[in-house]
Amino acid sequence: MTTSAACCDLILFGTLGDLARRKLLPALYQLEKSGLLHANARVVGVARDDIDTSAYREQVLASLNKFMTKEAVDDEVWSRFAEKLHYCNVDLKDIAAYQTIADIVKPAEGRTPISYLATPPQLFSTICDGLSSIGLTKQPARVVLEKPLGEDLPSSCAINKQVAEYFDESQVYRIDHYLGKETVLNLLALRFANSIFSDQWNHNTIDHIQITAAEQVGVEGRWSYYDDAGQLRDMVQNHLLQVLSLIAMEPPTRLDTENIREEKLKVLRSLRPVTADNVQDDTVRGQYTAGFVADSKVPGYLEEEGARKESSTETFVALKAHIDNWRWSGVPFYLRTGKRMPEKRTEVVITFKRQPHNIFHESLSQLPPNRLIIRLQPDEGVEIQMMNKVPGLGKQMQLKPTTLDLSFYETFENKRIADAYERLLLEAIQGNQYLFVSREEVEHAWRWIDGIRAAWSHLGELPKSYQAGTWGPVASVTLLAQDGREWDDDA
Ligand SMILES: NC(=O)C1=CN([C@@H]2O[C@H](COP(=O)(O)OP(=O)(O)OC[C@H]3O[C@@H](n4cnc5c(N)ncnc54)[C@H](OP(=O)(O)O)[C@@H]3O)[C@@H](O)[C@H]2O)C=CC1
Ligand SMILES: O=C1O[C@H](COP(=O)(O)O)[C@@H](O)[C@H](O)[C@H]1O
Repeated sequence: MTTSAACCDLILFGTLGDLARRKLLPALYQLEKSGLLHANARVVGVARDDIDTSAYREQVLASLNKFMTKEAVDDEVWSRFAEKLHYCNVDLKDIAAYQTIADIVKPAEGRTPISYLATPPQLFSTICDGLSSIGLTKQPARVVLEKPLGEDLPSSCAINKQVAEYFDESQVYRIDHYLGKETVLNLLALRFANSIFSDQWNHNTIDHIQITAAEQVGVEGRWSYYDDAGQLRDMVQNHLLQVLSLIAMEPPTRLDTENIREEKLKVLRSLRPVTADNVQDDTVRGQYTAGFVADSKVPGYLEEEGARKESSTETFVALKAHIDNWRWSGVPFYLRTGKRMPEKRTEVVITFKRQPHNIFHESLSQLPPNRLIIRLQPDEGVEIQMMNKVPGLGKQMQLKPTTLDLSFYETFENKRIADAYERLLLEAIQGNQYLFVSREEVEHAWRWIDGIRAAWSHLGELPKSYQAGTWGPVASVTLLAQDGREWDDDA
């Protein structure tokens, strides 16, 4: 999809913030290194600090040195990149101050203005107003919105409505960084480029699907943001539902924005609502207490820096989701995500139905099911678990579960796996919306999440405790055990 560089002025609002320094500026540097930024493209950083472009460049270099942990900054690449960096000191609430941006960004010069809003969402409407005052909302201008897009359906609709007063939907790029991950995109290749999978991808052959996004980190100094959000809104509403949509959607007619979005949306529309009737059976909430992660002692959620004494916010969620359509009838999707888990692991596990009859071994009443494991991070790859005959001459055939393991690092030697933000920035620069989330998708996802939150509130229970360094509360095991299944916890 991405071929040559397009010329743009990338206006980076919140350029001195954590996201910009840690992710966005290193990603732009990598694009420069790969020759994917147009020679005349510019990055116009906007923030409140009273500094000039030269001091800004020094700050960007310091951020690259700090956050690019896998490689050193290359002098030649840096000098090309530095030339592209410009700084505007603007208080975003002062509409007259936007003129400083207009003094640099002049669409008539042939660069597409792309405003990346890496600021708190409360500022989005004001920034759009400011951009409008200097003519930077008119086609072909684009706007990139960071998450969180609201905290529930009404607030999300309000943000989308405010932005829509200035930008047409075709100009809006809503980020979900999971859609920029190499392995998340590989889900499309795996499903639609391999008939052994595409022909079996339904309720006839699949028993159930698990999606796990386990993190070792806690709340990383963001207690107060996180306590307002919780794991359901921070991870499930966006990342897990996007992965679920890609796994469950019908084949799009073409690999383009309209068709992919349409198919993902149908999945979100088909999610069975969680209500007071099924919330107890189909969901589990947890909150971590002190424990050990990777051999280090870590505090409990309520002992983290900035924590209050009490909180009913969940740091772990496990859910049984049902997609009420023809393809997935009777196939549960188990979703699980949490902070302070034993390891960082994001994976999708497809468990196929068992063989109806075992002709091999009298003592083994049932053969284990085949499983397809798609490892999204950190050890990217695809694994197929299957039965094989153990070599030997014995009278009885002996079978053993074996694994066909395709590690991306080994298979695609020397191929650097680009960070999600590199891909997303590039796609936004090229004007490709297919890896960005539509307004309708965001709103349907919120509708489902709001239902779960309302049912939790009706239930009135506190999250169950789990010790940091474990796979969540025992109830998470029960969620599957009650269906005669278990989580894929093999390392
Ligand atoms: N950090 C992360 O990893 C992630 C962040 N996000 C989202 O991205 C957004 C930014 O996050 P993050 O970088 O962590 O936040 P920070 O608080 O670190 O940065 C916010 C930036 O916005 C600027 N800002 C705030 N108010 C104004 C104003 N009135 N005028 C000018 N600039 C202003 C701040 O400038 P100043 O320094 O002057 O205050 C700062 O540069 C948030 O919505 C967050 O939820 C999403 C995913 C991950
Ligand atoms: O959006 C978010 O994602 C991160 C997890 O991202 P990953 O790429 O490391 O899997 C999560 O830690 C954070 O709380 C959330 O806001």
